[in-house]
Amino acid sequence: MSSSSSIFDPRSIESAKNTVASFMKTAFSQQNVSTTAVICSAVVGLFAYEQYVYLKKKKSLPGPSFKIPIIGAFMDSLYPTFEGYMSKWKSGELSCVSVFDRFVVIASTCELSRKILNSPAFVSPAVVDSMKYILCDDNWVFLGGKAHVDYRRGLNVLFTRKALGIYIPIQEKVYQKHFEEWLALGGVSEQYQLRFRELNMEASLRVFLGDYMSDEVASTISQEYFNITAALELVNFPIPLPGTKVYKAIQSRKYIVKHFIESIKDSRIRMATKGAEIKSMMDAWINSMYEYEVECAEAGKPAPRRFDDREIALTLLTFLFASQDATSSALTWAYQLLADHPEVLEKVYAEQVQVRKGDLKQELTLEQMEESTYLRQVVKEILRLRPPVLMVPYQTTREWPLTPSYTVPKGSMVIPTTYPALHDPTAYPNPDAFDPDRWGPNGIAEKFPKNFMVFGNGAHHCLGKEFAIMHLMAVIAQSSLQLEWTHTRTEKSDDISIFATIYPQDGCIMSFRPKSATA
Ligand code: HEM
Repeated sequence: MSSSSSIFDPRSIESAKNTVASFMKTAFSQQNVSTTAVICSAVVGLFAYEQYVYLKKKKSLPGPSFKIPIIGAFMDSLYPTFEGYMSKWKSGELSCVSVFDRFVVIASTCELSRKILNSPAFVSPAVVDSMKYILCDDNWVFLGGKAHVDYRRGLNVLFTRKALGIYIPIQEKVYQKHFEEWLALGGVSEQYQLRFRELNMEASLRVFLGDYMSDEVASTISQEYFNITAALELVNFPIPLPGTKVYKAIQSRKYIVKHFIESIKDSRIRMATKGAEIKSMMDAWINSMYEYEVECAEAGKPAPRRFDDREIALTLLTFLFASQDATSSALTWAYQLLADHPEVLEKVYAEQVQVRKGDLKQELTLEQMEESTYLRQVVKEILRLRPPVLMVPYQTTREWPLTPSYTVPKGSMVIPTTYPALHDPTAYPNPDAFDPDRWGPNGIAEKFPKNFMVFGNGAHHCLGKEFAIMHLMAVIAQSSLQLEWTHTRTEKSDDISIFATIYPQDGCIMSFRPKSATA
């Protein structure tokens, strides 16, 4: 993609217009005009008109000076590279590209990215057609304005401190199971990226839905979910024909939602018993609905809205959708960075021994995590250095003068980026270094909260932020106490590959052993 800002030339628009006019004139001026000539002229005319529209929207923004007819930069979006993204961000505070009929404006600075995330009067989260097919178009995430705010408020109860405390033992059980599986491999070195993903998926499923589904179904869901991740491109083939990624993702969603609904029905039966133990996010949600209904009945208020099985299933699907890839990516980088920085891992371990007052057999608790200030710094630094979500697509609902020199056309995709703000040397000196101390009392990172856009900003900022941080802290804490791991560094270890989110290109080659008794 070109990064020059001098590409724009108003004469290009004029010449495109002239091309259309001249072709039409030529085609129709001949007496025995053949059908082929008319069709060819019409096609060329349409292509020229497409270029005209593109250049008119592009104006002086850096971006390709020519749009590949019809598909635009579709192939680039099919096989994105981190280097490609970087060159786009470096090309200017705003740059553009066009994919099919979507005109895309990319913001690379912290200021403009925050402006986009905080301007609901001009933008809403981009609803790519494929996402509507996959998540169902009546899903709450597609709500806007007050309806979105109200629905979201109802979900806050699932992420309170009390709720996080309920999830911790569920998580611990899943971690333990996976640690044992890794140790059973007897210290063999292999790619662990997918194993980290499996741990994460099972932790999510068990926290969100409890133990109602069998291990076999949970494992099939984990496999099926690959189809959904694969379809998470910014721009996808527009029609979900059989064989396309979106079609496969829809089939997987159907399987997942069917099993979610079965678990929800079981949870409703169990939670109808007064005093039933809450063992998952879904239990907590159903229980809070029951409690609220009783409260309203007792107060003589009208009965509150009841969320049906499908609504709950689709909401939990969005949690999986929003969390699975981002958290798996963060977990992979966490293991890699800690293996590559043993001095940091040593400090994490020492802190865990301290918060458990030397009793390493203690069960994991939320209080321990809250006391682990250094571990929290480590997690923030992992997320800063390797932000799982690089870009958050929004779309303009009307024409928007985003900067004094550029007005984004209505209906464009407009994309804030997180990476440049998270690697800004003013906020994070030596930004490519892994340095958790920058978040401590001797560092300056906490003085720049606006730069920490890992979880977005504004009305749609990440609902699961605290849960995600707590989960990452808990996995690292338990690993530091029970495991020793070695990272086989390759020339690709620090290179980033993109599969919805970011991963080390070599798949993270590791081996695990039990923590030695002398540690
Ligand atoms: C490291 C892990 C995670 C990262 C980096 C992350 C990042 C993000 C980002 C960048 C957004 C878009 C924010 C915006 O538009 O301003 C978002 C939205 C969201 N996230 Fe997360 N997320 C993570 C984990 C989770 C988890 C674990 C959950 C749920 C359990 C979750 C639930 C959501 C939801 C529901 C939204 C949409 C909120 C809305 O539209 O109102 N995320 N996340």
